[in-house]
Amino acid sequence: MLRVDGISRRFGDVVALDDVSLEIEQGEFFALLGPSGCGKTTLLRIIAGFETPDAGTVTLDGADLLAKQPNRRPISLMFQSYALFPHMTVAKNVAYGLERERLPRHEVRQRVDEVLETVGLTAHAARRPAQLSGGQRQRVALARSIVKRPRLLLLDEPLSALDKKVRADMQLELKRLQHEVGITFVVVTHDQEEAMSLADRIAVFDSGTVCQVDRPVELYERPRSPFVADFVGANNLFHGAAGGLDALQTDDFGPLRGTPLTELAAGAEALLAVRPEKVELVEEREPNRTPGEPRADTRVQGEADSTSEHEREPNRTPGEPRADTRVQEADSTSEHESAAKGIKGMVLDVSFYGGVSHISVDVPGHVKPVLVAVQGASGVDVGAKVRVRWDAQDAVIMAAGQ
Ligand SMILES: Nc1ncnc2c1ncn2[C@@H]1O[C@H](COP(=O)(O)OP(=O)(O)OP(=O)(O)O)[C@@H](O)[C@H]1O
Repeated sequence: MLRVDGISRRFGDVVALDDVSLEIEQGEFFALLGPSGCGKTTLLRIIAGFETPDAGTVTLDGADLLAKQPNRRPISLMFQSYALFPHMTVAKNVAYGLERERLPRHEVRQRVDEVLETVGLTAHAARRPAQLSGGQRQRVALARSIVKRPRLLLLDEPLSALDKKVRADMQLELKRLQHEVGITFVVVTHDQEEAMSLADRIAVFDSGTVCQVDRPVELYERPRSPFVADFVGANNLFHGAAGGLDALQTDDFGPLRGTPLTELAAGAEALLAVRPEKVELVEEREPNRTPGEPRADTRVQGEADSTSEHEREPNRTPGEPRADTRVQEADSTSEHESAAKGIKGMVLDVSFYGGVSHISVDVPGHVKPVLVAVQGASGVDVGAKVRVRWDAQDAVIMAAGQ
């Protein structure tokens, strides 16, 4: 097991890592995910031995790694710009590290043959890097990293130089390879889709700290902080106050349904996050209105009931219980209904991506349009009056400002 414990590193005023602790299991495919500058490369370099931390320890199966020189660590590091020797053949490039260790010739040849087969490059062994595609060069770099049989392979943005299609192929390839060789892989990436498709577990970094460590599905479905909810995949975020009916109380839309991740004090500042694919889009039918005629209800907003509730009690903060229980009973039913009916809005844009369509819905009172994802093509038109709604179990409510 790789254990990172209390690692901190500053560069002048910049705190690149602030008391970071992680445990990575033997044979695990682990991703360090975060926006540019959050400290993930610095951590990778500390593990590899190219950077020294100000505080903390790093151990591999209980043995201290920090005391060892980089070349004495059972670790390979594959950089973003995997420099291959241009004048050497693929086989020579892969053999280079083993030859430097002065391994017997026959062993070098056997191991190179094995590893070239693993990465599917046996037929290209005699070519030079310039005669290979980007994806193939990537495989050579991988072969070079694993031929030395490290216990740990560190990969810094390994696929970022590849185009989208090759990248998708290589993601599959990397996963298969990791499974086959059984080496612990730690990959650094800022691409959340890549991290989710590759890794068994992901650590999400923000400004030098680890926000959440989880398996991809948990990270996606149960983000524990607003940062993770926003960074990992698209999310619709609503601000308000915790309280009542497993809902977020909002000024603009009344109660919005969701599932609190932790117990939140009524009235506490909170955030609701709902994924685009969990949002249902319902077209509003206006059978009695001829086109161009003004609507009876011009208040294109949240529910009428919840708005009137705010009008009635202007001094009540959202989530605070009402004085009149009779009103409360009546209102809680209407809150139930209004939350179930959803929010009114207007379709701003419909984008078709092949397998899915993304529909942006302008919701008065909400700064960002609500994003809805549907399978295949969508029949809804730009300008259509719609409602957006979701089930309580499909939205999470978390404390704001974490
Ligand atoms: N040698 C250095 N000297 C000064 N500042 C540094 C040094 N290395 C890193 N930093 C700073 O530390 C912070 C973390 O950098 P790091 O490279 O670890 O981030 P990152 O998450 O890997 O970003 P990216 O995805 O852009 O590579 C950044 O603010 C960076 O500018």
